[in-house]
Amino acid sequence: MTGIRKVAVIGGGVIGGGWVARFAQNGLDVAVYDPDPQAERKLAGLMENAAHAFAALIPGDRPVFGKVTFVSSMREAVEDADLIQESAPEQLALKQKILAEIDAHARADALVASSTSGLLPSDLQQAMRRPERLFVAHPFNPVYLVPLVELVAGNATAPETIETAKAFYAALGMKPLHVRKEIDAFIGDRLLEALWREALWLVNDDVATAEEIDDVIRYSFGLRWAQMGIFQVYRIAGGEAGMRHFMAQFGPCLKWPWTKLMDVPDLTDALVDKISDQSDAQADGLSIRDLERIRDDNLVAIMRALAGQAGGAGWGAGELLNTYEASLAVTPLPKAAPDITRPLDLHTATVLPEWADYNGHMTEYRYLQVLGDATDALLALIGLDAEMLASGRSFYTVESHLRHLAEGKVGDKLTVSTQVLSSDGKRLRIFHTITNDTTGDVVATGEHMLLHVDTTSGKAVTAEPALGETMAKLAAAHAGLAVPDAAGRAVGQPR
Ligand SMILES: NC(=O)C1=CN([C@@H]2O[C@H](COP(=O)(O)OP(=O)(O)OC[C@H]3O[C@@H](n4cnc5c(N)ncnc54)[C@H](O)[C@@H]3O)[C@@H](O)[C@H]2O)C=CC1
Ligand SMILES: C[N+](C)(C)CC(=O)CC(=O)[O-]
Repeated sequence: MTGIRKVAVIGGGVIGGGWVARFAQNGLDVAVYDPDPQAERKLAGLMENAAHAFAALIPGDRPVFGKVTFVSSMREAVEDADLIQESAPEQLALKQKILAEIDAHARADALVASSTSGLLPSDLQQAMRRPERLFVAHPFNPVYLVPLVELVAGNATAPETIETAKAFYAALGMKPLHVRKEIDAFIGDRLLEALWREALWLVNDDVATAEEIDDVIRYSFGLRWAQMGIFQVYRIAGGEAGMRHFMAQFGPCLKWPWTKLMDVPDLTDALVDKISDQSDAQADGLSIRDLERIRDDNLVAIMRALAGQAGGAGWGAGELLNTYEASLAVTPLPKAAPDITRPLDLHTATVLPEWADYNGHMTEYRYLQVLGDATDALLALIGLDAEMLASGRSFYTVESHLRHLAEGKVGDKLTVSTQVLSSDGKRLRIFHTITNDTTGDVVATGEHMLLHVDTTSGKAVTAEPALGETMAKLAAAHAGLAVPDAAGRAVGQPR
């Protein structure tokens, strides 16, 4: 816990605005100062897109939005803040002036972060009376979705400043990376600039258009980089001999004239016009806000897909997303033993964006996933655990009848209610009803036959006495309940 509840953002443009969204969606109150009279209007547009993206990224419980207030002076913004995120234009003298003013008005214990893309924190903190609280927190656009934040200390930065910063940004769902050596442009922009320089040369030299270069990226290595970095990707590219072979084969090429290395093309009016015109043609009439939406929806889809990888544990940015989502989940109240005389509400789910199909609704196999998870919850209740599995006993589902009754829309919260129809110590016949929590509509039902099995022989067996008694007790408790109309129904076609 960092105790940071109130933040100030100085400069509410592309990056400052992104920070406002990231902070507010994590429940922090934000004061914003920006001298541009249009800043509040521009921020409103950005916040609308950010809210749309965050709802899709975190379909489950989200924190209550923090309060965002535009103020008319830097002093007003910072005097009450626990942390100040400076996001003003990338000019050293301007930033030094702003940081000195922040320093003069902020509380002595407040932390000060700069969003600079590449200026050195040792230079930024020169005019500050309390330079030990200044650090760089360099984000990536859009700040409200992309998780990495590079943390860089200057000569005068206190080590505990960086430690608090790490905890603070991690709690916002970000991946703080402490850049241990203070270098210009840090790590991300050093890499990006190398690529950007080459792209500028390729347009300058009429080798390719802006669109063709973007196609090279998005149809090839851009896809790889969302999930593995350059070293891991190239390790695999080395075949079974891995990185050593890769370096032996492609190492010499580094000395060939493949790249323009450090040269930068002159940004003449002609080159700027050429790139801007090509970029306009590529946008094909879409506004920046339209493009932001498309980019954000794609980023959410990628991160959610990565969250489902590695057997559900998630991979890369997806694993981070899972950790963040779990940290947001309301701590469940200690569960009372369920009332087994009624159908059992043992499983809930939220319809995730990646569950939707081309009709925009929960796709058919996700219904079965929800029902399967509810079956697992029932089996856990009656005693299927790691010990039973290790002893070679389990349950297999041998027959299912699923009825799709209503559309599950992204964000819908579902509850599964489970009724035991019968049990003979070997077989367990159950009936699930999935209900939409908001509308009360029954979304689907599932009837399933499960067999208790010896997993070594793969044969159905009678349950051990304790398990058999639990199954019988549950079946007896539900015997008095009305049997659902759909139970035992076959798939029919009215004539
Ligand atoms: N745009 C990007 O992709 C990224 C930018 N950054 C860094 O974030 C910082 C801000 O960049 P952007 O948001 O892109 O620029 P921007 O031009 O979109 O926003 C800068 C904002 O600062 C305001 N401003 C100007 N003078 C000010 C003052 N004296 N006090 C307070 N606010 C003032 C402007 O009105 C403007 O709204 C820079 O340091 C930049 O290097 C970091 C990561 C990515
Ligand atoms: C172009 N840029 C240097 C401002 C880029 C960044 O700093 C990071 C990003 O979001 O690409």
